[in-house]
Amino acid sequence: MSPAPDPAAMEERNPGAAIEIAGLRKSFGEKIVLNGVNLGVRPGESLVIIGGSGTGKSVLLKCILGLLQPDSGTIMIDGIDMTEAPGGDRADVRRRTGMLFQGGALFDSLNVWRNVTFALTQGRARKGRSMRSLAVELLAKVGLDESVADLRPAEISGGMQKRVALARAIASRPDLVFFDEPTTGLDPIRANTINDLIRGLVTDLGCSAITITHDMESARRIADRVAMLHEGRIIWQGPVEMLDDSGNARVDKFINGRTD
Ligand SMILES: Nc1ncnc2c1ncn2[C@@H]1O[C@H](COP(=O)(O)OP(=O)(O)OP(=O)(O)O)[C@@H](O)[C@H]1O
Repeated sequence: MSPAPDPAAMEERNPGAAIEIAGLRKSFGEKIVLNGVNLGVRPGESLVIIGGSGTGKSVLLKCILGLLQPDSGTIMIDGIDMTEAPGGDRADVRRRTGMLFQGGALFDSLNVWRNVTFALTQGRARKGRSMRSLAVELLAKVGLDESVADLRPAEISGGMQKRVALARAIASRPDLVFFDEPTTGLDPIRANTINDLIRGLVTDLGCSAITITHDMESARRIADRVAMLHEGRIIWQGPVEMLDDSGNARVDKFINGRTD
């Protein structure tokens, strides 16, 4: 069950972005990776995309983020087709998105608080004091104390680095957040802390979220809805409560960890 939303945070909830992907195709040479993906995310919904290694989850995410150009199909975010929109419109949508990359990807040379506010300052050292207080507020949201603010990423643990990356992903109060394998490299206890934090933040902020993972525990804790990508298509999607009752043999096999 989702954690109850924090009433104070509810007042500041975002409307959340709506995403509609239709007929998305992407090949590399002869290799067809996405073969007509249809997928939607409602405002404020948390969608988790599962699928085996190499099935194209990252390629799909990169297409949505505009880092890869699909061969055909449409990706509508709040009514703007990201595959065709002018650069300015796409940049506007991107400004409203947050991203947690696999591995965290913090800047080693910047201390924790500058990492958290990096996107807001574009790396420039302006409004130092107010930015630091904002960073401290964001660190508190992910359960980190002010004492880590002036440390370098190398001086804190892997789990703490993930939390810092999470604070950075929500710094611009995004309408839409992407999480790429958020629990990779964490032990089960730390992984569950991150999963619960993600679920709580998405609920409190009211943003829409897309997470890709092959960690089923993570999927179950984060998702409102789950979609499974297999051989270039979404072969099943439904509410997370239906996952064990999907009626789809491939989904059953995947969630039970069978490779036969
Ligand atoms: N830039 C590229 N050029 C050529 N092939 C690519 C490129 N990017 C991805 N691929 C291929 O697309 C396929 C899907 O890769 P992708 O990284 O999306 O898989 P994935 O589902 O995210 O896997 P994993 O769970 O292991 O991260 C792979 O066969 C990969 O080799």
